[in-house]
Amino acid sequence: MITVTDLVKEYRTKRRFVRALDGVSLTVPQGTIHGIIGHSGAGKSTLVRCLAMLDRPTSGSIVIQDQDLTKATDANLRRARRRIGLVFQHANLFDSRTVVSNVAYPLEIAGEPKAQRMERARELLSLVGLSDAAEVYPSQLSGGMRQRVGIARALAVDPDVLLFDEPTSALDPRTTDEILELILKLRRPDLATIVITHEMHVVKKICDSVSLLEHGSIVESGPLTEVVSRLDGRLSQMLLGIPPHEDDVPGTLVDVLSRGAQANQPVVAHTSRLVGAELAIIAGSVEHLAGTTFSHLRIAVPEGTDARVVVEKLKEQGADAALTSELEEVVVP
Ligand SMILES: Nc1ncnc2c1ncn2[C@@H]1O[C@H](COP(=O)(O)OP(=O)(O)OP(=O)(O)O)[C@@H](O)[C@H]1O
Repeated sequence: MITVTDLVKEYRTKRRFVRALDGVSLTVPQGTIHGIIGHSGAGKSTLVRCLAMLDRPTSGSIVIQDQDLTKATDANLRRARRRIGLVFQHANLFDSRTVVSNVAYPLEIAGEPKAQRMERARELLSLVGLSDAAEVYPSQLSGGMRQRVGIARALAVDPDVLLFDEPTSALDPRTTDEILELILKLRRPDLATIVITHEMHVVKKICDSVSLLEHGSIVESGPLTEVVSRLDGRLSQMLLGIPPHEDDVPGTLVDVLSRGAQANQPVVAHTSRLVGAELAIIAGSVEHLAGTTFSHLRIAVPEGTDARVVVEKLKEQGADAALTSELEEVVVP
């Protein structure tokens, strides 16, 4: 388990003062994958650097099992860092070393004898599906393969936490899917995984829980299925948002969110019959997330029919509903 409490990071230069992290608190249990979404400038890179102890936070704590990494002295900082395996956006491999020697590098730094570290590196390469590439040089690999090497290297020191910094944003969609499958495959009961990303499909595909980082603070957080279920939630709008549609739709717009078996029921058609008016579906998105189907629809209630009654009828059937005009509009990063 990694527990981050009230993490603050301030940068002071001669000309300006920036509070890049403004009290970030977060808990990720072992065996789970937590996504952190943020716009550009939200503080993602700063959070990665502080979690990986590449940068000292100004205040706050980062506790893994029982050890507070922020209390590590400079002398035992290297040992503290070994509890977190970091995977960079671009794998950051040594081009002059073979693949296996790149993976073994953290063990070399840790003073592991050569035979042991090479054996461990080969095991990890097999785990990430790269047994055949052990003796080649990184320049001969595709972006996806380089990223696999980066993941194997992050696992070399047997970390308690695996931290991914935008792991797929430099990859094409197919390779992205392969890397996400690999992250899922690596899920272990003794490993907590954090994925920092601006890509919603990454969160949808692999995360158990998710946080939204904004101006250095976490403004919304929770299990994926829970945050998606909040019709007025920002994460719900980001992960299950309504695609763009025409502005001048006649009538009053209503948003409807249903989940599970109910997402497959004709609640809108049924409500049409109940209120005696034709309700048009303007736009919508349906997603299968963490084993549950979620449907978010936007419907138009014709003039002469009370949209608030429509909202009530939808709620009576177990869906969540609200007048679109009363929902806060969210800009998706
Ligand atoms: N070394 C530094 N010195 C001064 N200010 C910094 C430093 N690093 C980051 N900042 C500032 O902290 C804020 C957060 O930056 P950060 O790079 O963490 O955001 P980000 O979410 O990673 O953005 P992006 O996705 O664009 O990289 C920004 O205002 C940035 O200018």
